[in-house]
Amino acid sequence: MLCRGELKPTPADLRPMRCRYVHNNVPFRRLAPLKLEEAYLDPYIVIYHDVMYDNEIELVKKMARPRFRRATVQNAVTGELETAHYRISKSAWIRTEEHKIVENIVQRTEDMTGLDMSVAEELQVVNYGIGGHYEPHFDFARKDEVRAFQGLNTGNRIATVLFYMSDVEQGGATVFTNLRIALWPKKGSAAFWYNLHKSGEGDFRTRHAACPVLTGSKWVSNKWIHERNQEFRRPCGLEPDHGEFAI
Ligand SMILES: O=C(O)CCC(=O)C(=O)O
Ligand SMILES: [Fe+2]
Repeated sequence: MLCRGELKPTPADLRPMRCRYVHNNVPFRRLAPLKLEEAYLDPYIVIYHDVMYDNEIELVKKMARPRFRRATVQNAVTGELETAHYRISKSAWIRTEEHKIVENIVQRTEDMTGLDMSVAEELQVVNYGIGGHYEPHFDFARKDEVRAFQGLNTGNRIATVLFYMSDVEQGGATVFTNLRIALWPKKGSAAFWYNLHKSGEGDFRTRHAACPVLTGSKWVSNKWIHERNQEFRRPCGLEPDHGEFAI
């Protein structure tokens, strides 16, 4: 139902949502503000519009194409990366230093989130063909996944920025299954949410999925930001937070 677009938010759901220009206290963004649209308030999920430009998208796609491999997931028990029937797509990683344009995208992601990008993972580019999808999951590691992100030593994935690098003719929404909302891909926009509460606990309300692509092809890229270095940007709290936003 969510994937089909049949569960529309009611006027009462939409009533408190706002769109606004934001600068997030970044001096440059006072001149070039970002377009923010609220998609959900608690947990806070926003869409930024027009934050990846067509020339950037073309370049990122060009860099990703020759590197594409069948996307993998991390086995919760062994920590090994493996293919799974519940994630059908191709993915590739692009390092920030590889191109000035990628550096610009990462700087913009910092402006959008107010978070330190030195502990973010590289840009993960993903392409879903017809039938491509990703079943409901969390982006953060659960307590029992002891080996997750071990090599990185930067803590858990505090936040996700998901860039939409194409429109999708039919299907392909990102759906939050507990919140019962669907985000429809729009080329150049990006979704941003925190995966963890301020206490560092995983926010289980952020469970989400990529619906199957029915017609066309879907391109996204993920920027996953980690916990380390964020203590002044998003201070910790003892309690799980509710609907507060750091920026
Ligand atoms: O492609 C999407 O809409 C969501 C992708 C996703 O959740 C992921 O790659 O972790
Ligand atoms: Fe995800």
